[in-house]
Amino acid sequence: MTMTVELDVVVGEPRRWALDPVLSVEHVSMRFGGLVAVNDLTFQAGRGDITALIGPNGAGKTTVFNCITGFYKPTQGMLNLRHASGETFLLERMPDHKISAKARVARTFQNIRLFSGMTILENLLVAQHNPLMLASGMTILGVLGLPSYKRAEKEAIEKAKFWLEKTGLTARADDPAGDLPYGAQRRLEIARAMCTEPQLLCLDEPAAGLNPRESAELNTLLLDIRAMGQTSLLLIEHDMSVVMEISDHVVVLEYGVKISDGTPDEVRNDPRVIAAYLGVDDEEVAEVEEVLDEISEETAR
Ligand SMILES: Nc1ncnc2c1ncn2[C@@H]1O[C@H](COP(=O)(O)OP(=O)(O)OP(=O)(O)O)[C@@H](O)[C@H]1O
Repeated sequence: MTMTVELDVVVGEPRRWALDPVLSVEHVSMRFGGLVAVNDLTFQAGRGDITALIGPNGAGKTTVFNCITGFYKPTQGMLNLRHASGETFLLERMPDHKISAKARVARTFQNIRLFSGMTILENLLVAQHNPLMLASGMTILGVLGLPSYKRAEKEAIEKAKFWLEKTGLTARADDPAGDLPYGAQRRLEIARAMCTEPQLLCLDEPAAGLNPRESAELNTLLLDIRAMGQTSLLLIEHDMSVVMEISDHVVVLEYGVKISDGTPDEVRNDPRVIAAYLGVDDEEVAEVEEVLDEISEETAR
């Protein structure tokens, strides 16, 4: 099996994220009838990196996520997920439940999907259903008496407590998830995904609808997850301040085709990216330009 390794255009050496990719997307295409939503897409997400997938509306970003998480089977191409242990998984050949349980890919959605009637703690415990059921031996007697179940239950509670702390939700642990403000619900979704100890966490527009304070809290949480070193992050995001502030690597799509791929600095100066964004609404262009100006000023200082 040959892999495409991206080279630095200037020095001709492999890009940093190509040296140890957690995810290699190889020539992936996704067609819906006559519409090519993703066209021959190749990129790598580096282990331990925050990789952002950006592009105007309809560029194919969610379709890529759906291919990675098994919701769609790509029409063509390969999606290779490699654990830190070296174990590899061809995601395009796996059903979605195995992609989450075995390949350990977790995901959050554009629209929050919590169990809103359950408490915050319960949401975090339900996420750990798989290891708990295994420890029970899949029997009611196991649930009632097996020491392995008691141990797994204790670990699940410890893990939930850890993520409650990290997301600032400890004081609300017993409240229904649906009672949380929007930004806190977004953090809870991430906490729930992290309770499954993913190798790759895919976040679909995590900053959508957040106010500036909530957006800053989200950045801190995502940088914290990266610093822990166990989980690599892949995010779709329209909020350019989030993308530019926390990403190590940015991949840009337009009409299903990759038009740029590099560090935030490289991508923001790429004329193809600027042109693609000039094709979208004024508000977003102004936002891109504002962020570019801010970063240029900071660099000049
Ligand atoms: N199940 C589907 N059937 C038909 N067309 C689809 C399907 N899913 C996506 N598409 C089309 O594929 C293209 C890419 O859509 P996608 O949702 O992946 O874009 P996106 O970059 O995530 O957009 P946005 O930023 O608006 O969420 C669009 O033209 C969309 O209408």
